[in-house]
Amino acid sequence: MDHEFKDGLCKSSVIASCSDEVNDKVKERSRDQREPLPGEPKCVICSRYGEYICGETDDDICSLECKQTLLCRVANTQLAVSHCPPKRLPANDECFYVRDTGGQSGTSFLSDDQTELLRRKLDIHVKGDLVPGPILSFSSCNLPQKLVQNIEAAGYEMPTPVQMQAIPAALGGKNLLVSADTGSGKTASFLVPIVSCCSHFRFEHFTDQKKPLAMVLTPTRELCIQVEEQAKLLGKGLFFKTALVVGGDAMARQLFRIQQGVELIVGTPGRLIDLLANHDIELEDIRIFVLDEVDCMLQRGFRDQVMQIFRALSQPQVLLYSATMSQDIEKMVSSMSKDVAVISVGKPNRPSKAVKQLPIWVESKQKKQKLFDILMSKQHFMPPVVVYVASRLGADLLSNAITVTTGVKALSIHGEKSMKERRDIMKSFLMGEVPVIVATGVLGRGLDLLGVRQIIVFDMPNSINEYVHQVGRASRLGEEGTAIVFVCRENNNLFPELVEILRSSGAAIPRELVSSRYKACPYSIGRGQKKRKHE
Ligand SMILES: Nc1ncnc2c1ncn2[C@@H]1O[C@H](COP(=O)(O)OP(=O)(O)OP(=O)(O)O)[C@@H](O)[C@H]1O
Repeated sequence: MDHEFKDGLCKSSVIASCSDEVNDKVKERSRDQREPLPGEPKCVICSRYGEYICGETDDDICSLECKQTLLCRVANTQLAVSHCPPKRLPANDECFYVRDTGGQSGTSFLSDDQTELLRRKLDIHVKGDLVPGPILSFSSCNLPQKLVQNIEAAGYEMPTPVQMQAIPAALGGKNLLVSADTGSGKTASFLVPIVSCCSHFRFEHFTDQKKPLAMVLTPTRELCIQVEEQAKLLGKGLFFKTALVVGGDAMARQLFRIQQGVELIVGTPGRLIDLLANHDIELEDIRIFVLDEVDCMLQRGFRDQVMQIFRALSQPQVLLYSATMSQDIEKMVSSMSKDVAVISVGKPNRPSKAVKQLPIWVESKQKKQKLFDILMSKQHFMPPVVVYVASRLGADLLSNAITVTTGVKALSIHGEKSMKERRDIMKSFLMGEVPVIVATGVLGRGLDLLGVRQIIVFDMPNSINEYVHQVGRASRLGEEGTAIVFVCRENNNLFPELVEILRSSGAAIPRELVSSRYKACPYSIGRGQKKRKHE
């Protein structure tokens, strides 16, 4: 007979040898457990040595932590499937999801066929087991009442398709890899579950010592600021505080804020590593870990830092997001978690259909003049406009040249400017005081540039995925926008992918792009395509 422990765990019979101490302290954390030897049981949650059997489910489990995760998942599945009223779950398992049966919220329980139909209609694709069906309203998944009010106050009447599918899946404890168009509402689809989970947890486990419960990493300071602002709006009036951890702001202040007790940390990997290396920050309670722009975050440059941070955490739920996915991303993600459900809305790696792409063939030397012509044309200039260039120096020079030559006020924004300068410039741009911003890739991803409906790609970026993100800045939630794109022979290594994208969007294709004269040799890197270091 297996030995009973007081925590509802039994020593696994496979390994309960006579020499085992019955009173061994049960392992608290998954990270305290060793890897299994061949033939030994594996934990159903984290695949470490399954030293114990969960009393409630009979599954092999490595620690109390994974037992709680297991019970949370089982409870979520049962609740979602049987639509029972919410039950008290074991301590620590507050991140649960209950799909309501209609009535109050006006939504109805969907059969499998209805779920399939709805997913097909909304172009939602799901890979993975036990992913709950889409929700039709924010009020149908047992969110705190105050959070539902905050969502309404933000003007979100209906969830967008990615929110319909990703919110219930994340609330159900699933690890997710999510892709959906630029501007389709991905940010709220991870923030709503975070706010809900954190505030439930704090409500149930009131303590003075508040260690962070969730972490969101993004590649740029601007994006972190935006995500944190949105998180604050959604968490207003709840047990929910945030800390922003980005370069350029005083570290002492960021540290102080975390020490005061926060639920969510939003940061860039570099600054977070600095903070962790020099200060004692307790991350063991982090239960949700989000990588926004995951394809960028797992590329060389960020990957080691991201993985270093991830390893400091204790088996959190992972939520990974982007509008673009690279081929090896699923493989890389599997090194973070074995059990990841994949959700995609529409086709990944395609620019938002709402943005009209206007590619123009312009030789390098004529690009400046062409830009000035556009900015001086009443017909073609639709401020506010973001112009994307390849380098910091290029951004400074071009913004000066625009102001001097056209009389249109332009400022540059890039990674070399201080945080304060970047904030001030963004503010005057968004307030309408500056109609043109010349930016490097720091403004290319994730930013919600309210009011921007025109972007000009002056220098094609290094990869087609970055192009998709830049073009995406011209539209939010399907509103129409325009992307004027300068292409020249130096970009010829991108021509095949660009032509495919333009063709699938129904855009006109300059004949030079398909001419054999400008065909790229497979390994050539055009002059304008040198690896950029200085964004
Ligand atoms: N349900 C909703 N109803 C109305 N507006 C929404 C809803 N969800 C999000 N929004 C708004 O839509 C805009 C785009 O959302 P968001 O920035 O999250 O897009 P995204 O998918 O993350 O884009 P990107 O890939 O460019 O980062 C934001 O202004 C956001 O406030």
